[in-house]
Amino acid sequence: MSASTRNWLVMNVGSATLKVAVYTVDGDGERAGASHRVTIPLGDDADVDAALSTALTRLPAAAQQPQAIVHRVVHGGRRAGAVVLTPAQCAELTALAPMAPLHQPPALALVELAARRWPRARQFAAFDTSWHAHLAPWSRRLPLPQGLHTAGVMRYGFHGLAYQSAWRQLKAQAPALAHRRLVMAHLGGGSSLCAVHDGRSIDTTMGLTPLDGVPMATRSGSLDPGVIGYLTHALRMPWPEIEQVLWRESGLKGLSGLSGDMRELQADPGEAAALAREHYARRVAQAMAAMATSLGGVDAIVFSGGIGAGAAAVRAQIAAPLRWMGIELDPEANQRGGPAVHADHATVSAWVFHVNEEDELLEAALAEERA
Ligand SMILES: Nc1ncnc2c1ncn2[C@@H]1O[C@H](COP(=O)(O)OP(=O)(O)O)[C@@H](O)[C@H]1O
Ligand SMILES: CC(=O)OP(=O)(O)O
Ligand SMILES: [Mg+2]
Repeated sequence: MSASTRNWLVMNVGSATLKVAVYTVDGDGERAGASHRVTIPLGDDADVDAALSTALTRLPAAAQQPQAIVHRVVHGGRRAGAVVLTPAQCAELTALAPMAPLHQPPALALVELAARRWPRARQFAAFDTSWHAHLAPWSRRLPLPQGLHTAGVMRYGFHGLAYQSAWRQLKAQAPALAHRRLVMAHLGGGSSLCAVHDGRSIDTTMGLTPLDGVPMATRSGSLDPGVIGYLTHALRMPWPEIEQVLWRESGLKGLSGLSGDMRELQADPGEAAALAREHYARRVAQAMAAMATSLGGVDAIVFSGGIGAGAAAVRAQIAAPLRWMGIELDPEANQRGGPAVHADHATVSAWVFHVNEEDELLEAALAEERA
């Protein structure tokens, strides 16, 4: 290892998992050698301290001595790219935590943990929100009074690092197609869809927070806003209890009464699991049609995330009611997991990619370092 070679540690805390990766970067700021990545499932308590310790035991020794670290911080407000984590930046990102209560606190806890473990390492953050910098103005605006928009109550959108990774992989497979009209569906612990034209997000299902849009593992997704008032005033539920219900006890978990893990719902032969699977697939299918409408048509759809890339049966269930849109999967290709999964005669192609958000985090931080 030359004097200027550095170990970079990348941390990606999602709602269901902590992913940690280690890279070697040479003196020119280019990746050198292989990278290593581990995924640690997070329990309900999201104990990132324990998860990080476990991750470090499973990574090469280089991970114990990083010279630089980049964190996935889900909410970056309107920040366009990665930032160096100064105390002032950390304070600003902490102020955004109420807009991402499952993600921002554990990510910022990891920043503090890392600062204590590796006080000499430079720390960066990159954001899920940056990908959505070019949302159409009508999508950016929530249908609320202008004063609230001015106060920052607007659509930000999330899963940007995942969309960037899937888009990069589509571009490698089908360069011209990647610039056309795409509906991307990132379906994991959190799930969202994105309307993309010429590699730019113009609309997406998540909003001010990653609670909006389709139902998720434990999050409700979009809901009649009147439900909140009813829970508050008629059922006298205090806000922390409502927040707990909306973020942690709804979605697949609430629908099934069993689990928020799609793998468990797929293995369960009962009616409650079947209802949860159907509700989820229908809402995702509806959102695909909505995103296609935002684009005025669609040339390809893209699945990613733990469910989107891992569950052929869920992809089939989502695609089934969308034949009228020209979407049809090839059952064998879909079972194999792609990357191309459309039937020969489908007019809209369909793709499956395993995203690597860690590569995107590193790229964003290296770009910031060069700037
Ligand atoms: N093969 C699979 N089939 C169905 N669901 C899966 C599969 N693999 C992972 N999942 C689901 O995806 C979720 C994890 O998705 P992922 O995108 O990796 O995590 P995160 O949302 O934390 O980033 C888990 O909640 C799990 O239920
Ligand atoms: C933003 C979000 O919901 O992320 P994840 O799916 O990784 O929890
Ligand atoms: Mg994720």
